[in-house]
Amino acid sequence: MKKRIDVVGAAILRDGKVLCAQRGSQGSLPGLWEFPGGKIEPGETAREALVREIDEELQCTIVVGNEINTALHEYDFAFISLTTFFCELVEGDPSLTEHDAVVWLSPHEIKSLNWAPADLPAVDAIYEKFHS
Ligand SMILES: Nc1nc2c([nH]c(=O)n2[C@H]2C[C@H](O)[C@@H](COP(=O)(O)OP(=O)(O)OP(=O)(O)O)O2)c(=O)[nH]1
Repeated sequence: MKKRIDVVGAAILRDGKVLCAQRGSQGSLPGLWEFPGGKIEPGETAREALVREIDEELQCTIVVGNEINTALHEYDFAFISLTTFFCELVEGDPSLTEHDAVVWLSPHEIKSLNWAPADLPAVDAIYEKFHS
């Protein structure tokens, strides 16, 4: 049976913009855009996992705010359950360690990127929340 992977993603807001990150050209979903984050490890809450992942990947500290949604998506390699949260930066500027690029986009621009399929419900929710 296909494995199920629980993943968390951070929609980091700063000055009205959302941080979007491009996956590297190696590994799964190459070159697609995502919310930085990763797999929840045993014994961690979703929020703890997100703080850890952002510290590791972007080398900055966040506070995790409201949950946006959880979306279940079937890829050819696994079922991904992706839970996204609004977050704010407390310290540091995002560094590129695993991603090929990061961009700050306003919510009305974010649909222009080529997102990982599991992210589309969260992208829509962010777009709708800030769309007037
Ligand atoms: N971090 C993150 N992962 C996402 C998002 N959307 C989405 O489909 N994923 C997928 C990609 C990965 O298969 C998995 C997250 O694992 P990970 O962040 O540890 O990524 P990884 O590249 O190290 O994983 P992998 O190559 O071992 O599959 O969830 C997202 O917005 N953020």
